[in-house]
Amino acid sequence: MTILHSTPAPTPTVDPSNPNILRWDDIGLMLIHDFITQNDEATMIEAFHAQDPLTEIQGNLRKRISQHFGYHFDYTTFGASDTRFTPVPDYITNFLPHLPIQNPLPDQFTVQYYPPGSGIPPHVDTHSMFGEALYSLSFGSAVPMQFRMSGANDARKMRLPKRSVQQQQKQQQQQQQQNTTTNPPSPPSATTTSQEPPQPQTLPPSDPSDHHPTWEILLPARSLLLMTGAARYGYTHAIRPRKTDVIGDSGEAVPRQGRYSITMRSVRRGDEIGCDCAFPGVCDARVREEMERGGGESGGAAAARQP
Ligand SMILES: O=C(O)CCC(=O)C(=O)O
Ligand SMILES: [Fe+2]
Repeated sequence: MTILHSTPAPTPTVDPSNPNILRWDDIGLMLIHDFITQNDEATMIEAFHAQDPLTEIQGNLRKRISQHFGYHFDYTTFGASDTRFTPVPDYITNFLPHLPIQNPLPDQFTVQYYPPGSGIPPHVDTHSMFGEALYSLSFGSAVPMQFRMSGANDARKMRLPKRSVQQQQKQQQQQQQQNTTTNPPSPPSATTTSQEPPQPQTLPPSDPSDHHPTWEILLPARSLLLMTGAARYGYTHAIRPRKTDVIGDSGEAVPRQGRYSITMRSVRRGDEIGCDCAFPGVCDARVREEMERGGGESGGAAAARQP
C-alpha cells in the first residue's frame, strides 16, 4: 500500500517589487496572485461554457473537459499537433504581454474544467516537445497542486510497456478505492505512460523506499503558476481527486468547487526538439535515445504524462 505523506511546502520568498509574486527560486516555481481580474475570469468562464455548456457536461461530472487553442495538444504523442490549429481567443492573447517570460511565448493552450472533486494524476509534462516554461492559470476556484521530486520508481514506470503501466494504474486505483472513504475514485494514476517501447535490460528495480516527500501549494483563483527548471523537468505535479481540501492553518475542510485552468506551453520545432535536462529518469528524450541505442523500435516512450 502506498501512503502519500504530505510535508509542508517549502517556504517561498515574496518578490520585493511585488507582494503578489511568490518564488521558490531553488526549484524554479513562481506563483503570481491576481494575474487576471474578476471581470477577466467571468469572461473566461462564459467563453468556456459557450462552447461546452454546463448543462451538457453535467451528465459526466467526474471527467475533465478540455478545449484546445493554438496548436492542439496531441494525446497520442503527448506533443503538439502540426496540423490542428485553432485561433487563440482574445481572453488569452490579452494577457500574453504580461507573462513573465516573453521569449518564447506559449503557442499551445489547453483550457480545462475540473468538476468538483476531480483532479489530474501525478505526471511530468513532455520534455522533448515543449519549451521549458510551463504555465497554469487557475480560475473559478482555488485548488492545491501537489509536487513530488521524481525518483527511480517514476523512471522505471516510464520505461515499462504501456500494458504494464495500465495494470499498475488499475492496481493503484483499486488500492486507493479500498483506502479512502471520502475521496472519489481517482482517474488513472501514474506518473508516466509509454508507447509500447521494448523493455530495456537495465530497468531500475521497484524501490519501496523511493518516496520523495509530497507537498502542496494552493493555487488561488486568478493566479498564474510558472514551472521552470527542476519544477518543470524533475518534479511530478498533480491535483488529487478530493471532495474537500484542508486549506490554511485552521484545519477546516473546504468543499472543492468547479475549477478551470489554462495550461500554456510553447511547441519545440526542428532542432529545438529534444532535451538535455538534469532528470534523465523522467525525460522522454532520454528514454527514446535509450530505446534507439538498445536497437528497439524508434519512437520509444512518449512522455511522462497521463492520458
Ligand atoms: O490544471 C492545472 O493546473 C494543471 C494541468 C496540467 O498539469 C496539465 O494539463 O498538464
Ligand atoms: Fe501538467
